[in-house]
Amino acid sequence: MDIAVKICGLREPAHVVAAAEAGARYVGFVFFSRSPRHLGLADAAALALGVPEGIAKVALTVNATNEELDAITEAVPLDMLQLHGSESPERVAEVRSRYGLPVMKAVGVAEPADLAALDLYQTVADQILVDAKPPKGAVLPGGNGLAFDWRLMLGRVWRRPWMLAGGLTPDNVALAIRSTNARQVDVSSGVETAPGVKDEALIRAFCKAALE
Ligand SMILES: O=C(O)c1ccccc1NCC(=O)[C@H](O)[C@H](O)COP(=O)(O)O
Repeated sequence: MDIAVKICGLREPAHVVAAAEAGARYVGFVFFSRSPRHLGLADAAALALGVPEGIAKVALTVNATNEELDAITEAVPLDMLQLHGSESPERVAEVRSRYGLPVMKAVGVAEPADLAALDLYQTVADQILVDAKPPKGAVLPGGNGLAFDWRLMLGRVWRRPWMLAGGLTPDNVALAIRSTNARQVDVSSGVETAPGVKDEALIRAFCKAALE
């Protein structure tokens, strides 16, 4: 089975190397100042330069303004924008057209009613990231290491490529793939030893579990 892995929230060159060697197809950089994974523009640009050809560099933003997105896209060589806030479908379409980059819209899922948003965003985004809905009052709208009930995904038909996220780890990713039929998986907390602290061995173990 051809599975694509995204490792999100990378901050160190060694972790980019580990992700690339282990077979990841996407690496994510977080631009959200309240996150322990936040990267400044200069650090992100330097990190992006070390990403091997063929691995997509994804910028994760949360309700970013045009000025913020202008600064990010001008400073950092990117292949995709991940919108992880409450961006409307119209805003997703606007960002896609303004920057000429594929856009992945994150949608938080906790219950069946949340799935309607997936259908809506499929009409405007290039990809959908199906993530766990953050708990009430959470500081971060994603990257909380929480899983949702994968049974909600059963029988769903998708018009766009989609990626499964939320609480994935080296121990559960194979089961998650089997349970949801996902062809793409995204992880952040599950390859960390503390919030924002990635671990090479966990990155390699996650990719191995997802890809074998
Ligand atoms: O990672 C963050 O700090 C973050 C901040 C703001 C919005 C989203 C954020 N992360 C999202 C992700 O890293 C992933 O796309 C995904 O949600 C997986 O997260 P996790 O459950 O930690 O594996």
